[in-house]
Amino acid sequence: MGKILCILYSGGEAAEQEPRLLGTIENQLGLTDWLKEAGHEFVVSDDKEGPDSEFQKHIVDAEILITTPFHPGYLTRDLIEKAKNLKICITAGVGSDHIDLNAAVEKGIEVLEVSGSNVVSVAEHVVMSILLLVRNFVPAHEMIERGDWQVSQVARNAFDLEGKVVGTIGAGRIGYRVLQRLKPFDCKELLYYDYAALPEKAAQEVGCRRVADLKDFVSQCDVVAVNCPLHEGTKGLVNAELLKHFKKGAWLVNTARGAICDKDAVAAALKSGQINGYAGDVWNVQPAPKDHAWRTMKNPLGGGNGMVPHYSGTTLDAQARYAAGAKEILENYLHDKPQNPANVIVGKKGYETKAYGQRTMSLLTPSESIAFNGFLSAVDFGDVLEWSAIADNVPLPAARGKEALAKATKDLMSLETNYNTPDIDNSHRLKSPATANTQWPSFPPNSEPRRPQQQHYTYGFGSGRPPSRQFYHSTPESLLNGGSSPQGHQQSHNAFNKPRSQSPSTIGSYNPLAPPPFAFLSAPDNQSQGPSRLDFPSSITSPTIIKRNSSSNSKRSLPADGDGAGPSGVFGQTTTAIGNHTASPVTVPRLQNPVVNIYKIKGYTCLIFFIVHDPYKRANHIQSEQKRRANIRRGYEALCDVVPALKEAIRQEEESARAAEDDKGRKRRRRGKAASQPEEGDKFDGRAGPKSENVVLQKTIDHLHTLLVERDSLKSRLIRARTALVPGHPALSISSDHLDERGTPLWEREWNGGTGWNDNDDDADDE
Ligand SMILES: NC(=O)C1=CN([C@@H]2O[C@H](COP(=O)(O)OP(=O)(O)OC[C@H]3O[C@@H](n4cnc5c(N)ncnc54)[C@H](O)[C@@H]3O)[C@@H](O)[C@H]2O)C=CC1
Repeated sequence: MGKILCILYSGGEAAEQEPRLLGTIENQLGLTDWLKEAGHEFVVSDDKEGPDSEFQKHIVDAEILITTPFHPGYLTRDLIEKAKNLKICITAGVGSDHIDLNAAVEKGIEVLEVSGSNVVSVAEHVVMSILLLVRNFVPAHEMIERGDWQVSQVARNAFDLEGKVVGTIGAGRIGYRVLQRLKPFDCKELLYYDYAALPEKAAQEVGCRRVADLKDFVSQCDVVAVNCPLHEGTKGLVNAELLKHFKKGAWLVNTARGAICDKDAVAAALKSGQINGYAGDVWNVQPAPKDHAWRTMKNPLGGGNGMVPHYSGTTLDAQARYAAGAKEILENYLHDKPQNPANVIVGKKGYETKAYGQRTMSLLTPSESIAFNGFLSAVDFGDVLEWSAIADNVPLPAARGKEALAKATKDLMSLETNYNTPDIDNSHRLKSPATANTQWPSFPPNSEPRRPQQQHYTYGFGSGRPPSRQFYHSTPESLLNGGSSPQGHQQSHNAFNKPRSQSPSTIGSYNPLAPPPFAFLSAPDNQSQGPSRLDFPSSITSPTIIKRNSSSNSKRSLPADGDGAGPSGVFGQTTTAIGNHTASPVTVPRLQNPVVNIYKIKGYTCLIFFIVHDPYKRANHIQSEQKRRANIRRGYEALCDVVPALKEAIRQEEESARAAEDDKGRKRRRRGKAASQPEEGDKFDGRAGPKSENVVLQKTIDHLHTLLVERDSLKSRLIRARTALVPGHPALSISSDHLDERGTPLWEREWNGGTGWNDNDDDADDE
């Protein structure tokens, strides 16, 4: 029977007196009798550092390793290489970052932890730490121990938690429980930053809001709690740069892992007062050296330190749970029974959790990874190549990469407002599927196109007559897009010629959402008359704004609910909503505060008056929303350029959304309703969505570029390394499986954007 090696901390006298201290070498997780009876060799030790330690001595032939995050036996890649018999690592507790997980994946070593066993214990500790920092508890207690009594000394830096913004980085089991426990404190807002969104219901229950950008997130928080695992993506996450974005005087609590926060940057930020406090129980090295800066660091008022040894997740209650959980995992392993999936970090085929980093997108295809890894392991590179540089290149089926991209896109777009203009943003939906993929997507795919409530506008300066030909009606957007592009032109044209009273079925043919600014085209000097609409230059790409004059009244406010045809502060009188422009009365606006943009277009000076009254304000707002959405579309365009697979995945989503929509339309018609009739409660809403969307997009694009650059650099380093080998070196022989049809090694091919070089090849690897 294989050897079981168990690394725990020494409990000393306390463990002898308290048998419930199960996570100690004295009480051995309560496993000793059971394992010995079954005839297993069970080695328990706290001696874990250095090549002569019990840990390093026994790991070479151990089959099972049991460790605890409270006294971590660091299982590095080197040790994994030496551990030829190792099959499974069990973490008695939560957090397996002390194991090189990527190396474990490569070697097919399973890693399991007792998920959930101490999450309540930690969540309670987090809330306590937040309170003790915000209320300045530690200096107050120290004052009492010293025999002093000077209330003002501690009250000067004591606050209430009520009314503060608290956020968690990571909203998993612990992070969510922290939010739950904070709810009764009536914080101003509860926020979270996590690449996995909480289920809507869970978020609603605690009333928390997700912030997609980390800097944006920390800049909104009075208190930041770190509750994500340590992995390549979180190591040093809270560093000097991020700390600059914290609110001055914010509090930071970290019970996740010490290395997520940069030791020196935190100490400096506390010293300078950039943060007012730091509390936690986790350290970048454990046990922490006596001179570790976090032991004694203070804010400028001599407080703000809530550090304790790593014990938040090892209360006696927690120890009972993780000891029982470790035994269960061991039992399952020994009796070949299935494991609880929630406990599996690395399974037989690789990562089974996303909590330790999003690894679904691989830089290399599976066959490339195999070839690459095979090559690297056959060559002693020394420091020519660092493994950490390819840490993300975990072989995973290409198909999962595509799904992940499509999902990521949907997630991004789920930040969208639920507003779509029927004839602009959904224009591609009106086209045939064959042409649909030339348009950029508007997710969420299942959202219905929104029909606006009927809008009423006045056209012309109150004459009630159709504008003369000197007045060219267009939206600024259509001007920017070329003015006479088929769509823009059509809209403008229709806007003039359609009767104002639009039946729902004709709403889509003009754009009531883009209110007409009034544009006056002056003739160029050599022309006596301005151009007619038909003469309007057709090849304008982007007008030059030569002067912009906007008054304070042009400030956009949120549109009120309802149709917006109410009294206008700018007009001073009620503008009557009109059903037919030739017959209805129109109030002449007092143009004391118009917004005037002057464009120079192909030699014509074009004055565009934006007249701001309620419907216009509302429509103005909608225009800004349209621009925002256009930006998003441009972002997607760029993103899809980099990742063709994403474009394809989105196209498929769009198609099925369109099919679902058609189906819905048919059903509605069968029920006797007009197809374009708005659904009950399908209210028009032009409010702008989160500003962070573009930032997220940009970051995604940047990230992809970085990945590609990294891949190229790896490739060239690999090629260089290969040329350094003597001919005939085993690492130079490449199995024919790893050559493409032209005989090129798979890793030397151009990246194809995740679409799969050769489906058959990748599929075979995916099996
Ligand atoms: N101090 C202590 O005694 C203990 C500390 N811990 C630490 O707390 C961590 C979290 O534990 P659980 O909540 O149970 O884990 P979990 O797996 O339930 O949740 C982790 C969450 O962090 C998120 N996450 C991962 N990387 C992220 C990133 N780069 N940015 C934002 N979010 C990210 C994941 O998506 C997930 O929602 C553990 O990994 C461990 O390091 C856990 C137990 C005890």
